[in-house]
Amino acid sequence: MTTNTSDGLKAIVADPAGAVIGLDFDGTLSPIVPDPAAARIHPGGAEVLARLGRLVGAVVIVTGRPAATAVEYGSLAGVPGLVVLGHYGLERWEAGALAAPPVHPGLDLARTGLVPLVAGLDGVRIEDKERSVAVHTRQAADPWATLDALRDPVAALAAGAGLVVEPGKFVLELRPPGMDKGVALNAFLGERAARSVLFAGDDLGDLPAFAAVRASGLPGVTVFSGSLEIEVEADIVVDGPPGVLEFLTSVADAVESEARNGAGA
Ligand SMILES: O=P(O)(O)OC[C@H]1O[C@H](O[C@H]2O[C@H](CO)[C@@H](O)[C@H](O)[C@H]2O)[C@H](O)[C@@H](O)[C@@H]1O
Repeated sequence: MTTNTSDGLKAIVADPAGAVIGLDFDGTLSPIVPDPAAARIHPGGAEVLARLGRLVGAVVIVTGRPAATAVEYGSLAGVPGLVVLGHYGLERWEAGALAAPPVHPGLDLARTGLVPLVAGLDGVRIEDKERSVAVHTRQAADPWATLDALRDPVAALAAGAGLVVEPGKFVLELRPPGMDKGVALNAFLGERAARSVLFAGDDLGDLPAFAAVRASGLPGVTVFSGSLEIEVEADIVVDGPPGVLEFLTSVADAVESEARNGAGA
């Protein structure tokens, strides 16, 4: 079941207590940068999320990062009511506490198996996230060709380790199966008895969350944080993290304006 964009936005503005605002981190709140460890939220982002956190039912970040990394890189610890679902939903951070399953037993094999696969590949970086491991080609001389050359061997390594491959912007992640951003978002909507939903994302890993918005039957909005690297279908397209934050600010403005007008009516 689908609803149209304006139904989604109207529902969020008219009944903000029933709204869930879901957000990806890298490429959506945080600009893409060459070094994954140097990523930080766009200036003013934490303040926009704090404002929204006071206005809507819930703000939830659903990210491929470890949840604690997103909280740190986003300076998000003070956002009221914030929930961060890390590792595509395997981990949950809330009010400073982290809940996470045991590390998948295939991770050791993936970690050691990646080393010979990338040996001699200039500019290729391994990012060890404890519960998953990612290989990045953004800093290679030919990032696309290097990514393509790694696809089959990384897929074979993941299969042998009982893991799945999550492709993204110049990255292949080896991570545990059975969870994705759609499963995570859908469960969160049920937990909060959401009456409307918005999700903003920028990459392939966000597509299941977009699908979950559409399948939820709720008034919903999908927002694509646009870049030159990938095209994704969504209800609204904005220009990267600055565009996402501008859009979220306009949602917060509309919610506050409606509350004022309603109170005065
Ligand atoms: O679900 P997300 O919050 O979008 O996280 C997805 C992956 O994002 C990071 O990689 C991406 O951003 C990097 C920093 O800007 C960039 O260098 C890289 O090319 C992108 O793929 C992160 O490093 C991964 O661990 C996340 O899973």
